[in-house]
Amino acid sequence: MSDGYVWFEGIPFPSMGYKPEVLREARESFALKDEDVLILTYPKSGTNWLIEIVCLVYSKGDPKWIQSVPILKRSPWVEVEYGYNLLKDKEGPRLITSHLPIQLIPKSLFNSKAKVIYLIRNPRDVLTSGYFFFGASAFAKKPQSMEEYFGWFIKGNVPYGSWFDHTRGWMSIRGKENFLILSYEELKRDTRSIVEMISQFLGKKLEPEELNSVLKNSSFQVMKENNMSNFSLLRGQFLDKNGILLRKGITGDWKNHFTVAQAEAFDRIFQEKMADLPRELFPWE
Ligand SMILES: Nc1ncnc2c1ncn2[C@@H]1O[C@H](COP(=O)(O)O)[C@@H](OP(=O)(O)O)[C@H]1O
Ligand SMILES: CCc1ccc(OS(=O)(=O)O)cc1
Repeated sequence: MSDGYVWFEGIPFPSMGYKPEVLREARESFALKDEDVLILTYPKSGTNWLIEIVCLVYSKGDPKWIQSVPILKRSPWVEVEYGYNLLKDKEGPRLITSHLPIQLIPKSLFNSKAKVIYLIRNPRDVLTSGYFFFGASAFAKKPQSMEEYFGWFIKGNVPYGSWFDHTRGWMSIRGKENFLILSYEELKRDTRSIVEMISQFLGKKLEPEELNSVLKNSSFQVMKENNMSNFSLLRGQFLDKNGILLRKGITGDWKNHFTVAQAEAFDRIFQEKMADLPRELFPWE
């Protein structure tokens, strides 16, 4: 289909960097190891923030790694051709990123003890973040207006498909021992406690000064200025010159962009699609 997406198993993927044969091979043949860590999100949920934190936890707060190696190499996306090729022959414990829905994740995950960190975000802010990001990127179809993107998002006609289906899929395995669920909202509200929770989950105890360094070096402002982490290396090919990853970094920005009618429609749809899941899984207003 030439509608700006690469389609695989009914899910639209960005048109650059993705191939059905890589997506198939990743699902069927990619072998997760018990010592791997998988960072799992729906796009625009704070993926790169979580990667930065995990990298800094692994380096005990030392910023040398995050300042010298591009984020896409530190924790490659398993479903992207570039990331898949980096990961498949890599020795030792790997940091792996994915936005895949549960039905497309490498099957080996379910027979491994790999640790999974799943980060969710208020879908209204995910939508808003995606509107600005995809509007200035060559990854996927560019929306002409918020109204247009709102319609696409509700229908799941955006990169990686429906937020509602994606979230329901991953939430179905909540409670598994190697599966940590976090939210962008809690991470913003109490970054220190959540980073401590992450380091404990990964079995990497941090000294107080190491923790302080993780917090400082993964802060919005420091990440925004770090060319290894801010996607500036993607400008020209994947991102327009005004394309920006670290845009506002706040919760509730959707209130500045949704009309009253959109906010009400979103509430109705959220209710319809997610009401049977426990409310505490979604810790936003
Ligand atoms: N250190 C940080 N602190 C807070 N938010 C961050 C952050 N790094 C990235 N983000 C936010 O995460 C979103 C991008 O998500 P992803 O990494 O999944 O693509 C952007 O949201 P906004 O567009 O709302 O600002 C970006 O600003
Ligand atoms: C090429 C790495 C990459 C970057 C961003 C991606 O997803 S999205 O833009 O957040 O949908 C996917 C892969």
